[in-house]
Amino acid sequence: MIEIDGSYGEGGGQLVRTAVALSAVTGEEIKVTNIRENRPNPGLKQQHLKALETAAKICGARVSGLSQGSSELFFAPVEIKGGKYNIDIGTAGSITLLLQCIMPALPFVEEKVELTIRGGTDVAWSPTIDYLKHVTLRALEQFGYAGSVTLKERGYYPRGGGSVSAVFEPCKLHGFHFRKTEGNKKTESNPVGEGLKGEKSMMEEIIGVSHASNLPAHVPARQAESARSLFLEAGYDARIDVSSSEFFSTGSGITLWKGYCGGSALGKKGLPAEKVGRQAAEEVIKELRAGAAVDIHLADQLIPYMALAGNSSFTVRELTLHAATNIWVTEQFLDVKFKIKEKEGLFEVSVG
Ligand SMILES: Nc1ncnc2c1ncn2[C@@H]1O[C@H](COP(=O)(O)OP(=O)(O)OP(=O)(O)O)[C@@H](O)[C@H]1O
Repeated sequence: MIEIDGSYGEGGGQLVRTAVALSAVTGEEIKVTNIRENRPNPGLKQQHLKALETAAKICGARVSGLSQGSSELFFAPVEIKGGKYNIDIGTAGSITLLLQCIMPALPFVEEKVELTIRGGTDVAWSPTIDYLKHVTLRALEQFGYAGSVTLKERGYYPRGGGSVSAVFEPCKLHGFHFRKTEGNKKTESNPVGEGLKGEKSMMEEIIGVSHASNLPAHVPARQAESARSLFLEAGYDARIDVSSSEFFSTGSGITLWKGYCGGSALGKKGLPAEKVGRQAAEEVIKELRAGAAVDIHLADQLIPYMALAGNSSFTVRELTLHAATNIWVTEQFLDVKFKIKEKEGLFEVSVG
């Protein structure tokens, strides 16, 4: 049995999710102690419980400690089973974080896994559904990972009620080295902002989605417009879709991405739509200017997959505590050692 100190490093929900996912992959029983000890509201919360319950269901695992506020979890997987699963997280618990808890195990299932999940699609402190689809899953494809998500309805805080279907196929992972992609930044020698090879490629455009539900149509339009004008000022072209809907919950948000660098922001009562758009655009510009291959969030998310795939690396502008913690947890399960090198103002993270 592997014992994991849940208060290590960042000591958040992600540490528990990665430990459970890698327990499912390796078949090792785990005990996680001191869960979220340093958080203001320690122990397991509703959204963590739903993710862990789902992992337990897919692995036919024996579990104990699955209750609100629990600081200790025991998880003993039996076998990862494919098939169809219907999950209702309730309220606006993050759908993407639930998936984070099971996705590393899904390449190793014998049959495909199909999930229908209800919950939050665009909620704070988690990847938005568009980020998962267009940044995380596109990056994982490079390892040979086979997964797709389809958004049916957005779910915003606090009512949630969003709906997503996700399909994961068994697959064999292989290593990949993420390197900086040159962009469509307009420069003197490249006045139309073309890609390096002189072609405008989808990969190199800043793309985005600005959305709202039960709010006036000018809200997502203004979010998109302010992001677009900030990009223009910074010398980048952007194509941002605008959508206005009437879903179960009310809210707005925007997700922008280019290659493996993304940024997002959510609307809030009293927060002008222009600020929302600018906030997301600023995040992307910061990442692009740093010249790293992946953004700081994708960096922590890639860690378990890199260890499973082997022979992989990326560069990132900052190594967050989330990333360092994920490296530590991953090394507890797999016979790998990550290397971190500082190079030209960036961090290069690699695994053999
Ligand atoms: N804006 C964002 N874009 C993309 N990914 C994000 C964003 N914000 C957070 N994430 C990702 O969401 C995950 C959050 O992990 P974290 O441990 O904080 O989760 P948590 O369950 O909310 O835990 P806790 O409640 O203990 O903080 C990380 O993988 C992080 O990279």
